[in-house]
Amino acid sequence: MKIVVSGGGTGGHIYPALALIRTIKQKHPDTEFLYIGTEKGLESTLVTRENIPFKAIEITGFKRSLSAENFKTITRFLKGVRACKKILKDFKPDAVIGTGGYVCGPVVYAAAKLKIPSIIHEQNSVPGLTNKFLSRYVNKVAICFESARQFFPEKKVVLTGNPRASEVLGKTDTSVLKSYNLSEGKPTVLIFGGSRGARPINEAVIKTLAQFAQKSYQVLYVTGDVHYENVKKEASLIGQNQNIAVVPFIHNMPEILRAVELVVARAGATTIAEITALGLPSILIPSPYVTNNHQEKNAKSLTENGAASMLLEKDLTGSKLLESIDAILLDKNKENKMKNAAQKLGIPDASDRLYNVMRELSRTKMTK
Ligand SMILES: CC(=O)N[C@H]1[C@@H](OP(=O)(O)OP(=O)(O)OC[C@H]2O[C@@H](n3ccc(=O)[nH]c3=O)[C@H](O)[C@@H]2O)O[C@H](CO)[C@@H](O)[C@@H]1O
Repeated sequence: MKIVVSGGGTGGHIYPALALIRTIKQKHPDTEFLYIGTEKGLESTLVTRENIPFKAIEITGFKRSLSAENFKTITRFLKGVRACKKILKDFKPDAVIGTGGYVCGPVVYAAAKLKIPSIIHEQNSVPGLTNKFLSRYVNKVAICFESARQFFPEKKVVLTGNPRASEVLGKTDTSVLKSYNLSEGKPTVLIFGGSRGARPINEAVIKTLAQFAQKSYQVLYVTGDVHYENVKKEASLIGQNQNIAVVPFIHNMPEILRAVELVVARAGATTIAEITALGLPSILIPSPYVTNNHQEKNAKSLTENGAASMLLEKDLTGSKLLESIDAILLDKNKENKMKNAAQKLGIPDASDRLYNVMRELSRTKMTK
């Protein structure tokens, strides 16, 4: 079997693609993969470090408002479609799957035009422009939230969940915390701002560092690659703190998530799929800078069920953050309730569900 995968820009689109690739590899070790992304997106590093063949195309996203830039984007899109058609004709995949980000546009569109079975995977409760556009051409639309169904052609939609939910499951081993000089036996809160880090979260955490030193829990704090040097500088002014580890990025997130008690994060859809699969309590700080404020909607799907608490960025301060963490980690009863509520929302067999959609489709003759 030959599969083309495309998903780009940020970890939230790339990690589900990598998780699906791993599932297919386990079931069919002889499957050949080709990942199509851009050189600029995180995928160029995350995919190549997994030794998956990678081809880059040049493409930019559409702006929602009419602008001269959009005309250039259309030209680039058409050029991208031509480049993708050539790649697809050479590779001859049995199916093509796009997991989001604008790079999927020309890849999946070209596949549909060549009558290659195609799927898009939408992680969010509210889809982005690229997936809405592509849903007209693909065979199947895999979604993760029931509320996303309304945005797509009804008969194409399948609720699969996010394959990253299946990938994070496994045996808990708290000794992974030792590699960050944290103790094995202490409750741990993991703080990160999505796959690229978030300045407002960093600012709030920096203000809280001194207080974390006194706590009965410890903190694993991920700044995001681009923010690391700045945060390190500011943190060093505050001094050494045994109770907190500061790192730029975590590559073994599934192991880390299994070893912590609480997550403070943006409300990216893939992060949400991971924490619900594991039944992890969380404090979600949705990014207000995303299309249709979709992270707040993602977060609400948890808060409305008692699985998470939400802190809006406009209300975020160091003391609010500390208060919210204490309210959960210093109250076992509340922590357990949130755990159970989170677990109920998870879709742990998402990888198999998405794999089945792909398998059935690649056997089907195209009828369009
Ligand atoms: C600003 C923006 O547009 N964000 C979008 C992007 O977010 P973003 O890329 O931040 O996505 P998510 O929060 O959904 O996922 C982040 C992924 O990166 C992993 N991770 C994170 C930090 C780290 O150090 N190591 C690591 O492995 C997480 O475990 C997770 O698998 O895609 C999501 C999924 O479509 C959307 O819901 C978000 O709104």
